[in-house]
Formats: sequence, C-alpha cells, structure tokens
Amino acid sequence: MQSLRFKALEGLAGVDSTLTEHNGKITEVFGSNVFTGKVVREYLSDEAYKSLMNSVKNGTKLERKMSEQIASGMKAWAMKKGVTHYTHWFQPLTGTTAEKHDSFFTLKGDGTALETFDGDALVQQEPDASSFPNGGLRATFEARGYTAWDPSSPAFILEQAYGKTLCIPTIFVSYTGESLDYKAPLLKALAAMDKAAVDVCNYFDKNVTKVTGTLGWEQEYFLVDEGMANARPDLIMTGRTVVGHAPSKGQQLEDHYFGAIPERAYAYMRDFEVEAYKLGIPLRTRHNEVAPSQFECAPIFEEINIAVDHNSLLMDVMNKVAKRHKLKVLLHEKPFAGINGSGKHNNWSMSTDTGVNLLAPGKTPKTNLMFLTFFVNTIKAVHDYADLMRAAIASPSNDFRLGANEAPPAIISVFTGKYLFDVLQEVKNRVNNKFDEQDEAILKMDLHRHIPELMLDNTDRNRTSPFAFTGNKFEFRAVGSSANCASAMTVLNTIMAKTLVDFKAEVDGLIEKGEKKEIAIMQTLRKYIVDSEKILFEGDGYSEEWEKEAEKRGLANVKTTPKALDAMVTPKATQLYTETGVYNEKELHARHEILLEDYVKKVQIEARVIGDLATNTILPSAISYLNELVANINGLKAIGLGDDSVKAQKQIAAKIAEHINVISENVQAMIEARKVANKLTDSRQKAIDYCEKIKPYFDVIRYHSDKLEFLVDDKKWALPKYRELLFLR
Ligand SMILES: NC(=O)CC[C@H](N)C(=O)O
Repeated sequence: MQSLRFKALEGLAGVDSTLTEHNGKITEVFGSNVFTGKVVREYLSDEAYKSLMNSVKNGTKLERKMSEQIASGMKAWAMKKGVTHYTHWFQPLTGTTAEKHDSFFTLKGDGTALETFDGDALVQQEPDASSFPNGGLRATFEARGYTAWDPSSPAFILEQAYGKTLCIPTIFVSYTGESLDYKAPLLKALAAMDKAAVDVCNYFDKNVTKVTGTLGWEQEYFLVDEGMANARPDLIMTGRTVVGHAPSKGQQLEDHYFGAIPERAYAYMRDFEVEAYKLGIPLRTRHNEVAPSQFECAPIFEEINIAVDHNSLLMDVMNKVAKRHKLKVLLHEKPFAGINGSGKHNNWSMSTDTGVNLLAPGKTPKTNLMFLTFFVNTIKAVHDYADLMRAAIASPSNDFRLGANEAPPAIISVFTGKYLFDVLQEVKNRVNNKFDEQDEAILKMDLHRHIPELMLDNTDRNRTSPFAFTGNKFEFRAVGSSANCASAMTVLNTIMAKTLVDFKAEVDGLIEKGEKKEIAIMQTLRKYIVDSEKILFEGDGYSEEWEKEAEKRGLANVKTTPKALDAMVTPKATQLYTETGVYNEKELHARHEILLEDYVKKVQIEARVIGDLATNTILPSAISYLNELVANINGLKAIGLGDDSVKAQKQIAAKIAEHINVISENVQAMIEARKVANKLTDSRQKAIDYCEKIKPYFDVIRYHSDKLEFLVDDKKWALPKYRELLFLR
C-alpha cells in the first residue's frame, strides 16, 4: 500500500488556490457580525443603550430590566441574520475556547413553539463544567460552574457552513466564585491597573478618570499542506514534529522573510481575514516570517480585554478556515527544530480617557514627566516581578522556542534603546539630594525633540530581548504563539497596578514631608531606576557573556516550565495577587496545579507519540531497508564477489542496525521512566520528573531517528520530510 506521505505528495499538485472570497472594501464587511456601534443603537431603546454603555465603561452591574431589553434586542438582531442558537463563549484553562450551544427554540406549556432569549440566559449560564481543568477547586460531584456575561466585550455571530450562532463573551467561575478561566482574572487586573494609573495620572492631569490597557498582538504561524500533516501523527497529536532530519536548505538564505506571499498562503490569508473582519477583528498586516512556510498577521491595537478575545477567536477562525484550503495551521511555538519558532509578541501600553498614550514621550515638560513616570514604573514592575513575567509565558511548547532563532532567552530583561537608557542614567546622576526645582534642565527634558533618536532605537530593536521598548509601547516578545495573551496581560497589568500604588504612596509621603510634587516624583523615579537598573540590558541576549553577566546581576535564568511556575505561589506573589484582588490564594494554587498538570500531560503525550512513531513507523522503515541491504550483500556474496564489493553496504547496514538498537533501547527506557514518574503524587515533582528524566530521551531518540532518515531509502520513509513540509505548497 502506498504510504500517506506519497499520496500527500501526489495530491499536492491538484491544489487549487483560487480566491473566491470577498474582494471588496474591508469597511463593507467589518464588524457585520458584531453587536456593536450602530446596530446596538438600532436594536436597543435609549435607556437600555445608555445603561449598557455605562456598564461597559464603568463595569457597573446591569439592572435586570435592562438585561431583558438587551437580550431581546440581541435576539432580534441575531435572528434577522439567520441565527438559530446562542452560546456563552468563554476561555477555560484548556487553552482553547469553549461553547455550548442552546437554541432560541422552546416549547411553551401549551405546546406552542417559540424562539426566546431572555435576560437570564444572557447574563448567566450553568454549563456542565465538570470536565474543565480546575486544579482541585471543584470535585466532580459538585462540579457546577457559571459563565457570566462580560458586557465590555461585544456579542458576535459565528458562522459555520451549516449554521450561525450568537456568541456571548463570558467569564467562567466555579460555584463558589473562584475564577476558572483566563478572562476573569484579566478583568480584575485591568481594573486594578486602571485605578492605580488614574491616581498617578492625576499628579499631572486632574481630568484623567480612566486608564485603559492596550494590546496589539502579532500572531506568527506555520502553514503545512493538510495531506502532508495528516501523514505526520506527531503534528496532528502534538502540534510539532518530534523527528525530522534538517533539510539541505532551511532559512539560511533569508529569502522567505517579507518575500512575495505564496499564492496558496495568500488565498488562505484573504479568506480568514474576511472572516476576522466580519467579527470585528481589525487585522492590518500580513507577511512572510523568517522560516520557510512561516507567516504572521497582526491587528491594530485594541483595549486589552477585546484584543485578548479577538486573538482567541482568530486562532479558532484560522484553524477552521485552514480546512477549507486543505491546509493545517500550526500555532505551536516550535513545530520544526533548527529554524525559527513562532511567538505572539504582545505590544502593550496604557492610554487615558483624555487621549494620551502613557508610554509615548510627551510634547511638554509635564507630559514628559508623566511618560517618564510610567516608563520607569514599568521597568520597576518587571524588575520586581521578573519571575512572574517568566511564569506567565511558561508552557511546554514555549520551552522549545526560548533562547534561539530570534526568540528571547529565559532571562527576563528590559531593552530601552540607547537614548532612553542615557536619559535614565542622566536622571540617576543628576537627581541627588541637592536636586531642586531650580534644576530646570532635567525637569524640562525635551524628549519629544528626540523622537527621531527614539525611533532609530526602535527600528534597530533587539530581537533577543524578552521585553523591549519600541518607541511608544513595550513589546513582550517572549509570549508564545499558541498562548492565550491573557496570561501575560494579567501579570503585566497586575504588577503595574501594584508598582504604581507603591509609587504613589512614596511620592505622597515625600509631599507630606513638604517636598514639591515634581521633585518628589523625580526623587522616587531616581530611586526606582537605581533599584531596578540591573534588569536593563541592550546587548545580545543569546551570548554566553550575558548568561554570566545576568547571573552576576542576580537575574534568574529558569529554562524549564515546571520550575518557572514556582514563582506563581511564592509569598511575594500571593501578597501581590491578593492585595490587587486578582486571585485569592486558593485560585492561585489551583492555577499553579492546573499548569503543572498541563505540563505533565503534554510531555506525556509527546513521549507516547515518540514511542509509537519510533516503534511502528520509523523502525519498520529502517528494518525493511536493512533487509534489502542484507539480501543484496548475501546475493553479491552468492555470485562469488568478495568482501570488498559489499564494504559500503555492510557499513551502512551496521550503522542502521546500531541506530535501530539505540532507538529501541531508549524507547524502552523512556517507558520505564514514565512508569516511575506516573507514580508520583506531587504535581510539581511529577512535572520536574517529566522534564528532567523523560524529556531527555526525546533528543536521543530524535538524533538516531534523524540519522536513519538520512540513511534509509527515501521511498521507504513513511513520514513527510522537512523539505516537503516546509517547501512544498
Ligand atoms: N522577526 C521576528 O520578529 C521573529 C520572531 C520569532 N519568530 C519569535 O519566535 O519570536
């Protein structure tokens, strides 16, 4: 029987990349499936509209009467668009989105069939949630979980080939109120940051009443022909290739980055973009990324909560649309060894309701000082809680990516660019005890005039930095491509909230002692710069010198997830999260537990896939070729040829036999190691065991398998090769 690999290779030629989707203006479709803007006005009474807007802006609870009206408006809108079902749409800790559809259809007591959707159904639902990760928060016998409407993220309609569903973004909490999803803590972190930042803004501008966190993510991904992906059980089961000999040509010619987009990928992009536009996801850019078959898309930045929802939604849409194009989209951080992995760089900033981006250098001395305040506080926050930033991006898949191929290392540092680095030094050197308001120069530092220099730093930005300032925002580059941005954003906004609260307390303290406000701010900023400057790093994050230097500076370099997660449950983290109200202690421990379990399960699945592939795919190919060689060697000898004539074949046969042995032994040893690890009851210890005792087998098995791939007759190799996966489309 022909192997799937060769069927897939044959099938490739028949792929049609014609573009059939919407080709008109984006504005014609943008937001057409979202209950927002004009349609909300159209379908709601003035009263309901006002109370909804108020709830969106200030997080106030909606009166029951209002939610009835809103539900009825939403239903009318959705039904006009052909929707039959609705669902609460949420983001449990599985890493994917969740939906459970209910129809509008109902039967009344007298048998009348009606379509209904009331306020209760809008506001709260009780999905049977026993099977979501909960880290011990709920026993299965009391597994009730609630989804509750988040009015700040608009409802939308998901279109599938056979129907349309009204989706209501919700948070997901346990019966006892603990959060079980990504969104609930994120909303709390954003509220904490808002309050703390407004208080600090008011030093400079009394009119500021709200500060919103903003996020612009960049989604990197790979595209592989579906037929070929189907012939790689590792890609299907784990999202990455666990074996694969390096292709002769990889990314060394640097010819893919920003190159002409291949027709098939382009058709796919256009198609998912249109779907995204309908959902109000403001995609703006698309391009080829560095690795062959790697691409990126990015939207215009949005309010964090919405941006997070949009990214989760887009990942779903990308998966679905890929099917139509007979493609498989890989969102894994490192689908292919040896070439670039995929990140989801999170561009983060904060902006005021007076229209000021707090991380953009201002035009006047006053706004400059405000910029400097938020800039330095961010650096201080990252310095003080670098371990939590590391934990926020920890996942088994991101572990493969960090530290190579333009992905930052595990050491958390901040890149400011030379100009601002010098400004910080200047503040440090000039703001001393004698510093007073006479020192005009420093208070009136004209950062705005230096924007060209800032921009230069920005374009020259450091690709090895996990957290880089890029002119008017920070780019958290360490976030992985498959991650839910909420993890990174919850941490960042929480640590920002806490740092700003402490900052304000210090400044107020100085003011109470009679210090002038600007001087008090400057002095506190100087202190913060001194306290946190060891986190600043402008050089090559991959270099050995940096590893050594970072160690000298006392910066952590935690390379693996199980240990990186320790940071979540330290007394310092507990204090941070309880003080800011983002997690209570129970929730924190549950989350830690969930992430450890997730680690174990994912590494366990990989180990199984590697064992399976080695045993029933790789070794049989090698043995079959070995049989041919042996037959040939015997045949040559039988016709009277001497040892010399079979020399090369004997060498090849010996090598193949050796690789077969090593693989087989290691698969066996890995299974034994798993049995030991599986008996451990402590999740942390189990995760560490999986990381340190089981994962090392992956590399050994892979090494020998890749050698076999090189030696064995190409026709006998069942798994599509890197050169095919990466270059044929
Ligand atoms: N050019 C780039 O920004 C590459 C980034 C890289 N793919 C990463 O893993 O983050």
